[in-house]
Amino acid sequence: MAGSTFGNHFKITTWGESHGRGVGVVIDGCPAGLPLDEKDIQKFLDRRKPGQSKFSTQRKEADAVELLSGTFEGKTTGTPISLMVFNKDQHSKDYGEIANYYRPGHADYTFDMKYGFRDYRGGGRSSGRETIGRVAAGAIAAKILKQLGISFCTYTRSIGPVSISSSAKELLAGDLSEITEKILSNPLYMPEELPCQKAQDFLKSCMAKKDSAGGIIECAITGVPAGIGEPVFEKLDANLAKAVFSIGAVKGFEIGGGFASAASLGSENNDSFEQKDGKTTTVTNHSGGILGGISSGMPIIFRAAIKPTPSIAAPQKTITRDGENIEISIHGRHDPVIVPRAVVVVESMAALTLLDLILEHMGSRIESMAQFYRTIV
Ligand SMILES: Cc1cc2nc3c(=O)[nH]c(=O)nc-3n(C[C@H](O)[C@H](O)[C@H](O)COP(=O)(O)O)c2cc1C
Ligand SMILES: C=C(O[C@@H]1CC(C(=O)O)=C[C@@H](OP(=O)(O)O)[C@H]1O)C(=O)O
Repeated sequence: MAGSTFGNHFKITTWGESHGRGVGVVIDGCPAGLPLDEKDIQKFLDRRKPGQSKFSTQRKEADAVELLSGTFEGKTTGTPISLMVFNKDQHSKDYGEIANYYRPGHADYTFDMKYGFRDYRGGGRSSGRETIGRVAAGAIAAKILKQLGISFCTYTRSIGPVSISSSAKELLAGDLSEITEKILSNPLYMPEELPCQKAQDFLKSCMAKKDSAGGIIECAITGVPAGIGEPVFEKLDANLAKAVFSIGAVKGFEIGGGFASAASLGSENNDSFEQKDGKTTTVTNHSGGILGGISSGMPIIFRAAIKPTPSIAAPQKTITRDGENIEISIHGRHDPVIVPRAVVVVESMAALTLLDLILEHMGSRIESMAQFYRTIV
């Protein structure tokens, strides 16, 4: 199976299946000298792990990470870092029937058409569990970016019809550590209390009908200087879109004004430049912090639309592998909503994308290359 590797400089390869022995990631290209232990990675994995609330899959997994290589005396060595999590609570029996039919909305049919043979247990390689490797690697990327002064604020913007009212700009105007605390203090990772309560009521009503819900995740990145991203095939926005779209269940990606900008006028949509306190900024940020594929120095703000979980217990029509029309009700422990657990997955993919392009950027000017070279010779 090709296509399990992401990134050019900070390169990750995820591996493993939902009901196999385990899942993990190999990271090649992490600079030496970064203090790193399992706790740094576990903090991120705990935001993704199953069973966090009644609004997540009830599969009981601690998702305890094991750091197998790439560090010595608590620091990275510059060699490949290998991280793994053993699967502990597979109920493969739940997938006995699924082996013979195609779940609407999941990857069963397309995987079968492509390979003709698949590990159907728990969605196999197409499981949300594959994202463990991304989050483990994302924790390391985010730690490096934090040292460079780059921070992430990622949260649930909406669940079904229930949305928070503040814009990303309004949220960023507050105290970032207070907002982060608020986001982490509720099961939906929403930054506002009232919509969070309403969304929980909405989810309860979906669950009572054996149905599922979707929603929108928003990510705001601050502290990124102007100049990151390449002008043509390695644009920062294009790479973010690919990174986020590679997560299962993502059905839309928007940056800045996004789809709404199509209905606005140039005079409304352009972000006027302004010199303020000796710094170049823009009055508005409809571009979402990226122009021509290159960061502008303004906050990078993007959104991902997540579809409702495909595996639902409500009756649905489908076909068997032999082409017989049947009606099904899917059993097993599925997420009634994917959004809250995917928040840290989106943040991780953004961190990986940004770090990869920062490493690329380091070779873009002869003066800075020469300056760096003089420090090592
Ligand atoms: C964190 C996470 C958890 C997920 N949980 C479930 C789940 O419990 N049940 C399910 O059917 N799909 C779940 N999915 C979605 C499927 O993995 C996804 O819909 C499937 O791979 C098909 O891909 P597509 O939706 O991108 O077409 C999850 C995805 C993610 C990222
Ligand atoms: C276990 C996780 O989520 C799983 C993602 C998933 C899917 O089809 O994507 C289906 C379910 O798998 P299973 O039926 O094996 O429990 C979820 O529980 C996880 O993300 O760690």
